[in-house]
Amino acid sequence: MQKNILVSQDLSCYGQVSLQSALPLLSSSGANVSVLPTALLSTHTGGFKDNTYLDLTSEMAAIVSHWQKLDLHFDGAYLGYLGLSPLQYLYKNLSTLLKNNALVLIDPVMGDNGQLYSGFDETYVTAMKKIVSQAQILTPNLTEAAFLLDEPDLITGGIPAAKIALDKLREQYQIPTILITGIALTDQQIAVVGNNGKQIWTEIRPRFPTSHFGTGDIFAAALFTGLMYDLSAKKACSAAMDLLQTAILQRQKSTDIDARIGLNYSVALPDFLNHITQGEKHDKRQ
Ligand SMILES: Nc1ncnc2c1ncn2[C@@H]1O[C@H](COP(=O)(O)OP(=O)(O)O)[C@@H](O)[C@H]1O
Ligand SMILES: Cc1ncc(COP(=O)(O)O)c(C=O)c1O
Repeated sequence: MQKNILVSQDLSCYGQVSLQSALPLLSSSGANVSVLPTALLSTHTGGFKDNTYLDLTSEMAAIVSHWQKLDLHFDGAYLGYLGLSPLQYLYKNLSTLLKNNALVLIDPVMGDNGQLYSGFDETYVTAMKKIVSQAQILTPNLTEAAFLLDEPDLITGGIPAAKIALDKLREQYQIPTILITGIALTDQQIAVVGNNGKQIWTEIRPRFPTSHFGTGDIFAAALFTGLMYDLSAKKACSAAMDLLQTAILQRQKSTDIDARIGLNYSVALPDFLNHITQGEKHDKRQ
């Protein structure tokens, strides 16, 4: 049956991150996707300077109030970049939009490389700490994990630090499944470390020597798509990492593109959709 899913994050009009990259990916999987935009920006906040920013919290409340009259409820929700007052709004109201047993994925987008993104501060981290307990799946990078735990030393600790962070996050926030993304290893590899119940697993891929805006958004959207097809978190993670490998490889071939633009994953989409639908058949046979 077609899944009814909700995506709540910003719309950055230029630069291909957040809703711009999540929406085509999720819709191409065949789900019925609804969006609750948190903010409207001229560009993402990472390098264009002087971006506009329109907070949409009051419009979110109006949209949700209409949806409540329509008695709309979702099978799954994916929350990405939010902003402070949309985050506070969702903290209070997200549960009213969900069916029983709905799958909630929260990507606690707030920083990278040891720093919070422009516009975020300690107040934002505190608010994020409150909402993450509503997730069944959390996808921080190591910086975000360290901020959620108030443990800055974890940021540079690689896989051992990620494993410690996984255990602590699970215990502190009672989140069943956590995937820590983008862990750079010394030998030109990149890893995601995740857990299934108490077992910890690692997925490793070659690491390209470039970094790109919105990789976390694509990863979370692809992971969520795989989960909506009933893949295990590890298999959905593997499919998401493969999608990013192909998209980054494609970008390496096009040297004339502004580096601030997020990735175009269209070339990787057919394989990704094949992978997750075949994986679904396989998982269901097991
Ligand atoms: N340079 C890279 N080479 C290969 N894969 C990458 C690279 N950068 C990101 N990825 C892939 O994208 C995923 C998400 O990237 P990450 O940097 O953790 O996101 P963000 O910091 O934007 O939340 C990584 O786990 C990895 O699979
Ligand atoms: C407004 C906005 N949304 C989304 C993102 C994407 O974050 P990530 O690279 O963690 O996926 C950014 C990053 O700069 C951003 O500024």
